[in-house]
Amino acid sequence: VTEGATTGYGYGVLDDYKSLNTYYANGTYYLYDTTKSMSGVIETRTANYGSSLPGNYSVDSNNAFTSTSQGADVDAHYYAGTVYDYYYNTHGRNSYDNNGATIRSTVHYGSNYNNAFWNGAQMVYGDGDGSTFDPLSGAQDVVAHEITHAVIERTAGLRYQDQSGALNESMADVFGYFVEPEDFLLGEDVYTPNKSGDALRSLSNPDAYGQPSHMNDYYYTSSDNGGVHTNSGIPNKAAYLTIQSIGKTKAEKIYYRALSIYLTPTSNFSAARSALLQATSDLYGTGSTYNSVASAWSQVGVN
Ligand SMILES: CC(C)[C@H](Cc1cn(Cc2ccc(C(=O)O)cc2)nn1)C(=O)N[C@@H](CCCCN)C(=O)O
Ligand SMILES: [Ca+2]
Ligand SMILES: [Zn+2]
Repeated sequence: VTEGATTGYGYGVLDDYKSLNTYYANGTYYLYDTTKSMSGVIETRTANYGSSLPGNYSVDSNNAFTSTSQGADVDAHYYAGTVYDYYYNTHGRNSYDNNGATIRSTVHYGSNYNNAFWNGAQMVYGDGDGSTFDPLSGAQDVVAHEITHAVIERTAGLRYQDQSGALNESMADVFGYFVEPEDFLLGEDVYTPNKSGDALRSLSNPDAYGQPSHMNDYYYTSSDNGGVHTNSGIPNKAAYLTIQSIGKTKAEKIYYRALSIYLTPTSNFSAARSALLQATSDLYGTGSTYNSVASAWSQVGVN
């Protein structure tokens, strides 16, 4: 009876077939991916509708994770793998700590819980109530958003308050786009399953979802850590304008360099503009690309 890495399969939240990197031991298959050679592992667990973390490993008796309730587990595991691959293949980063840290996710957290979050040590996904959200790991851009919070903690450490907090949120949304560049929406695959065409947030049109896209409309509030999920619309719009003018390939290199080298815990929007311009200068000089980045931030009222 051998134990070791195996390849299983399952159906995700949207009933889509996915091949899975699993692990076999003592008659049980685990959502435990040891194939990321440079990394520790990617492991997926279930809270079994409770709130104690990290919960038990997601397991299956025959390596076929095909039951409806396993969809959230399948997608959390698969998408964590794709996000690991994005950061390693595109930016040479080996997991969120750049040192092969285990990427741990727990699904089926709480009852009908309409949210997902990084708790400082792992990702946590609710199942949604089936009306506002489907199980939240079903969206690749959501998984990328949460893992990027972990990357931010290990790089710029943007303080989760006011402008640095809105930048934290924006970076998580922007890398959600870089990982899943099919649209400029966030969470569309799991938000309001009975309604198509909507999303949680939009990088191209923050205002469509109640977010400002210009400094003139900055939302001063004490809630949500100073409106971090609202004011992120301003840097999100700047990112959209940047991507539209210089393309994704250059933009993601500029954003990763700014995040990993120049941004600090107390960086505000103006400091972000400077960090991105410095990164642009490092990589592409001070020609048209540089002017495009400067213009994007001017258009959202940040100089
Ligand atoms: C990533 C994204 C899918 C997720 C979306 C989200 C979910 N919620 C709660 C929520 C719940 C219900 C509705 C509704 O329309 O009825 C809208 C929002 N607010 N934001 C989100 O943005 N979560 C926060 C969780 C932050 C927790 C505090 N640090 C984050 O990761 O930044
Ligand atoms: Ca999306
Ligand atoms: Zn967030």
